[in-house]
This record gives sequence, structure tokens and C-alpha cells, in this order.
Amino acid sequence: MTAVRKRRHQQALMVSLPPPLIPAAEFRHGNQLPASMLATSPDIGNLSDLEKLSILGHGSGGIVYKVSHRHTSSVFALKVLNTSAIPHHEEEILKRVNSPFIVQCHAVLYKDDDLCFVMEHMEMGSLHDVLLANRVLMEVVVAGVARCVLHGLQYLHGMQIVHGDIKPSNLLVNAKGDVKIADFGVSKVVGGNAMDDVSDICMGTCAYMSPERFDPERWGGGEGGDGFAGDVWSLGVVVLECLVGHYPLIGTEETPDWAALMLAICFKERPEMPDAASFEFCDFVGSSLPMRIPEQLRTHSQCRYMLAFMILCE
Ligand SMILES: Nc1ncnc2c1ncn2[C@@H]1O[C@H](COP(=O)(O)OP(=O)(O)OP(=O)(O)O)[C@@H](O)[C@H]1O
Repeated sequence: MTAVRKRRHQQALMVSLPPPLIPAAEFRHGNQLPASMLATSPDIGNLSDLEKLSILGHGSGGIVYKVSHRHTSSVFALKVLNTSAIPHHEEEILKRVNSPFIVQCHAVLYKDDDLCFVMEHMEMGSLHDVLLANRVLMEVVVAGVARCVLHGLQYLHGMQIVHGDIKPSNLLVNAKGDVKIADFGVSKVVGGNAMDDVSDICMGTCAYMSPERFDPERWGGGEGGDGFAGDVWSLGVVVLECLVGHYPLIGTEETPDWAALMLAICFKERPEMPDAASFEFCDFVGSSLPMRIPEQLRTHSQCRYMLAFMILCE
């Protein structure tokens, strides 16, 4: 079995991504951030300025189109949400954030019942699409993904924003291989110094939820929980998934229903690491997904965030 796994790993398809933004050596030694290369927002005042080219994807609340700006020929992604399904804080958060690690929103437009976000177009689609095409990613690529997402989370958390739904389909990849965080449909701005009850955060996708989001009362996510560490937990699951090529917390033969996920997330021992994974990789994932740590430690969940980030940047 071990030999098969090793062979499978060695056969990992060469990823069609360009080399990661941050090479593996920097993953260990933590050099400076790449310079921010934010595009200046063009003047998009009207939906009629945009020509629909194709459909990029469907989400729970709407459709995302690839569009072209009629005057400049610049290409964007247009996310159209029906207002009856408006996610709570998406508009407010998108207008607030500006980071090379977050998918940029150039304009917010309204038409009848539709709320439309003109977004930076991420040419390679989501990390979910990349995984479907490549099955697994090499560790050096996964390290670049982890670093980009952690920088994005550090930025969001610094602005008191809990993303709440970090998963492969919400991490988008551009033509250069940069990975950026998208979709603030269930995000929340945490108020002032007094952290809100994390159970108040709209629920993201079950499979990537941390124990305290899954079961706040049992795992210290209620009063005193801050919700930030849950984003880092989700990243840990994503990172492991990229390396093993499937959702890593339950077996491929198991049905990922609520009960199976609850048992795996809240009660399982540490997930099995791939044989070929480096010590640093195992350490990073272990810090993001500290299964079975004492309950009182979970309430200081910011520790988990700091720990994961420090290990990555040391
Ligand atoms: N800026 C973008 N550039 C390129 N493709 C995009 C962009 N934004 C979204 N997409 C594509 O559209 C899909 C749907 O995105 P959307 O944010 O609406 O929903 P989702 O995150 O997939 O689902 P849900 O909102 O239900 O969690 C994404 O998975 C991605 O493939």
C-alpha cells in the first residue's frame, strides 16, 4: 500500500500552473511579500459597457460571466446575484478590501433585482478546477498556494473580517499562477474588540469547517471564540487536499454526509500525511489542523493562526 501510494505520488502530474509566485525556498525562509500589482480600476459605470463572452461558473446565489469592456477590450468576471439571494456582507466587504491576495472588485452595479460585481478575471478558474485537471499538485506548488492564502487571510483578519468559507472553489488562480481569495458570501466583519460569538457567523461549506464552527458549544467556538482560526483550519484542509488529490478527512470510499464529516472533523485523530510529504509540510498542516487539543486551548484559537503563519514564514 505504501509503495503504491509512493508511486502514485511520484507520478503526480506536472501541474500546468506556471512556477508558483513564491518558490519553495522562500516558503521555508519567508522572504518579503511580492510587490502589490493591483490593477487600477477602469471606469465602468454601466452594465451596457460590458459584453458577455461566456459563463465562467455558477454559485449558490448567481452566475459568473466572462465579459469584455466595450471601449477598452479589457476582460473581467461579472458576478450577477439576484437580490433576493444577496449574501449578507459581500458588497460591504468587497468595497473595503484591496490586496494582491484578494480577487479585486472593480465596480458594483445594480440592474432591476440584480446586484453585479465587476471582478478581476482569474484566467485559470478556481483551485477546484485546477485540481480536477491535475488531480494532485506538487508540494512546491501547494506551498505557493498556502503562502498566498495565508497572506490573504492575514490581510482580512487584520481588517477584522472572517472569510468563513475557504475552500478550493473560492480560491481563484490567474494566468501567472497567483492564488487569490474570492467569494465573501458568508463572511463577517467582527465588531470592535469584543469578538462576536463565532456561532453567529453564517455557515460556510461543512467539509472545510473547523470543529468550533461545526459544533461551537462543544469546541469553544461560542462565547470567546473569534472565528479567525476557523479560516486557517479550512486552509489546512485545502492544502492537504491539494497534495493527496481528494478530500482528506474521510476515506475516498466514504460518503461525505453530515455525520461522517462531523465524526472526522470533531473527533478524528490527525489525518494521515502522504509518505512523500516533507517535514515542513506535515508541520504546517499539523499546526492548521490540531485535532484533539484541549478544549480550553481552542478558545485561544488565534494561536493556531499565528502558529501556522510563523512556521510558514520562519
Ligand atoms: N473572478 C473570477 N474569475 C474567473 N472565474 C471566476 C471568478 N469568480 C468566480 N469564478 C468562477 O465561477 C464559479 C462560481 O463562483 P461563485 O463565487 O459565484 O460561487 P462558488 O464559490 O463556486 O459557489 P458558492 O457561492 O455556492 O459557494 C467559481 O467556482 C469559479 O469557477
